[in-house]
Amino acid sequence: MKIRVGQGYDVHRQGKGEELWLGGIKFEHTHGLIGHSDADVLIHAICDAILGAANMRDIGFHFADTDPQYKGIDSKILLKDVMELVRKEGWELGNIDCTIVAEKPKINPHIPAMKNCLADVMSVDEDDISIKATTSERMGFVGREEGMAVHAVALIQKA
Ligand SMILES: Nc1ccn([C@@H]2O[C@H](COP(=O)(O)O)[C@@H](O)[C@H]2O)c(=O)n1
Ligand SMILES: C[C@@]1(CO)OP(=O)(O)OP(=O)(O)OC[C@H]1O
Repeated sequence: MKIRVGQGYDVHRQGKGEELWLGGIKFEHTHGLIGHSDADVLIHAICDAILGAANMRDIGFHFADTDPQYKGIDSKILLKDVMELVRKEGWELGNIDCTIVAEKPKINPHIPAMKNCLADVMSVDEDDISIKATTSERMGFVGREEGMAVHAVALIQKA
């Protein structure tokens, strides 16, 4: 049995009136995230952690942020594609653990819905997906609500 660990990190800028998508779920919040895609920063960090674990580059390598076909794309589609890419190489997910760094809104009430959505998209057990949140204690770009960041780690395995 081969086991690999990967790490992912992503940041997106916040903007007034933008949609806020996190973990495949749409949040009601005054300031959403800006990106070439739907800017789901949680899904992007998860994609990078899984691709990194498989030593298969990163999300921007597979889905260029200059390619018009990804303009406004639902990041759940990208995550599904990433799972397909690594499964083709014989990898299966062990577990993922993520930390959302956001000053607002409160993430905790939405964690069960995000886990349920991601488990469905990735075809894995909800129990293998952990999502946590922290503020930046009002410091730095997150603290000023200029952006949100996500750290993720993924463990994958193959026979
Ligand atoms: N956007 C957020 C940030 C934090 N939480 C939860 O609150 C706890 C306390 O936050 P600190 O930044 O003071 O550590 C944190 O442990 C999370 O449970 C949240 O739900 N949404
Ligand atoms: C998701 C992609 C898709 O073009 O674009 P963005 O939404 O800009 O996100 P980012 O994490 O900056 O780059 C990765 C790209 O693959």
